[in-house]
Amino acid sequence: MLLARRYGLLALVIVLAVIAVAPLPDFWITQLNYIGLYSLVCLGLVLLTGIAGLTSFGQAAFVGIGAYATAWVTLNTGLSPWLGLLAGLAITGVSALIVGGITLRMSGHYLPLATIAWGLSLYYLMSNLDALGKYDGLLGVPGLSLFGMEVGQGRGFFALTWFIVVLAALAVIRLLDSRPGRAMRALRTGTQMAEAMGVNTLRYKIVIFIIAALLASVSGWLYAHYQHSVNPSPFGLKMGIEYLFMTVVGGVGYVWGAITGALLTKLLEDQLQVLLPWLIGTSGSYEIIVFGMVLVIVLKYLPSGLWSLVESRLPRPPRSMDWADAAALPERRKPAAGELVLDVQSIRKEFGGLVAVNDISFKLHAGQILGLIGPNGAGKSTTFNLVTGLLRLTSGKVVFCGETISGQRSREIARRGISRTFQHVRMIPDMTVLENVALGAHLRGGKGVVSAMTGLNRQEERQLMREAQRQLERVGMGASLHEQAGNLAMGPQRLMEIARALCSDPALLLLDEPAAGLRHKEKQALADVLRQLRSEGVSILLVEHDMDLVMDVCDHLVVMEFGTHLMEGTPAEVQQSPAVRAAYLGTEH
Ligand SMILES: Nc1ncnc2c1ncn2[C@@H]1O[C@H](COP(=O)(O)OP(=O)(O)OP(=O)(O)O)[C@@H](O)[C@H]1O
Repeated sequence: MLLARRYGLLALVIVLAVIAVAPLPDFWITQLNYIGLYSLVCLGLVLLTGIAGLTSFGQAAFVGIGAYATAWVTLNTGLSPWLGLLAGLAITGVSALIVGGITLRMSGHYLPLATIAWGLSLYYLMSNLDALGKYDGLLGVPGLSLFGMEVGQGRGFFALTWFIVVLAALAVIRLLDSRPGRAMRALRTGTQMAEAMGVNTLRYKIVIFIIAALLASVSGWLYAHYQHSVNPSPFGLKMGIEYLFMTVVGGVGYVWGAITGALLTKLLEDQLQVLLPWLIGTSGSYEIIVFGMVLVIVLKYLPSGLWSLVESRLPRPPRSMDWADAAALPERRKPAAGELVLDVQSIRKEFGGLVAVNDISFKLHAGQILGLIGPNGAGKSTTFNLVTGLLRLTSGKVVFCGETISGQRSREIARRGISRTFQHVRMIPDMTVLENVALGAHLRGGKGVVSAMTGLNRQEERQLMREAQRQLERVGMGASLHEQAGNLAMGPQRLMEIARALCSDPALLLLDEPAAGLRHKEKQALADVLRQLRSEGVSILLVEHDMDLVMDVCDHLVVMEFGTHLMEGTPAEVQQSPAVRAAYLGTEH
């Protein structure tokens, strides 16, 4: 089974090479050519929908841009189709940048609606422009040739198309297993965690959108030269929905799901077009009805698509650990023990009429564990989120290492050296523990999408992995590097989050209820880790309900009640305070 995963791609290439020379009827070569064209669009949808969680019904419009651009260029200027490809990619890239820049800020159902709107607009634009031949389109588009060889038809086109599909699939696989890829995979879980790790989530959404559009555009370029003509009908909303259908049925979260979906949909469509009229006794587009039912059944019983069946049966080989001799990542200068790290000055947060945080002030010094405690609803998490930039202050000021950080975005605050964990663990469940933790080092790397796709990021990847391993060992999780994060128990999940936060080399670590949901033994392990981190000079702000843990590890406590500062002092002082006891017991004081 391991062999199947390792050599699966090689097997696919061999199968494709055999098909290219085998005496297969032309009908099948034509079918496979279309499957290749669809696969390219679906591959983009895997990135867009499966990885980033952005649903698009508008991909067919980008196929249209690629097709019309090359048709217009080759017919009107007589230039080579390869220049037509460049023109198509340029126009697609610019339009995706504009459309994506506007629509990707939307969330929920607004984004899919926006993709329908732009799909329709581009379709009607193609259908109404005189220069593009209106509904008749453009005829007489030349075939493709490469180094003097005709590759515009049959097996030549098959070889070219599938060469591009395999290359694109490889590039996407490499991308997903890289610094930018991890950032992209974090998008599906929402933007808060990724932003807290320093990821510019909007930028990555736009980049993914452009990549998906470019893949669709290449498909359109191939299509125009294969068909020798273009007209608007294959680029409308119906086809946009079909591309999404293929990808979801194949497995929208998997690169090979794109090809599986395109293959099965095309084959099923052909078979049904023959079978259904024979069964029903009358002709019509009945296959659409069957497709609808298939989609509902797949969504109900196999929501991750058909490829997930294969995926669950193939064990993932552990990543080969080739980073032992990689150079250590540079570290930031940390404040010396006792230096003022965090100065919270009269911060206030109002939610409508409710004052959740009422002019709270406190200071945290380097090498200290400061506990922020108080009964439920006291305003601890809100204070935490004000410091990390997740919430905007109503008034007040937060100064970190001498610089005012209030008003900044959470990724800018992360860049300055504050890292955090979340009250409810935020992780990418289908990535390994090591990969999840490597996301924490996002800001310590710089390689982007092109380096990742072309494999020019090896050196940096080795450094990031080495750092992730080091931080996992630091919190006692060195034995779980290759485990899937989603399979971890709550205790290790929380330690993994701490390792991810440490991976950013923070000057201040903020932990939001790290003991919530932990068993006794796991709490002890957590306390050991926190004490060890303090002994290494790490400064920590801890929001926690578990009084045993708080009293055990904190140097200083700030107690809140109803958004106000009730008292502060050492754990012993706080324990003896009647006011604190009354606040927890809910009596007057
Ligand atoms: N986004 C929000 N909109 C409106 N009210 C909010 C919001 N977030 C928090 N609150 C309110 O602010 C108050 C403080 O909440 P917060 O979550 O900060 O308390 P907490 O001390 O962290 O409580 P817990 O220990 O239960 O997590 C509560 O009354 C809560 O209902």
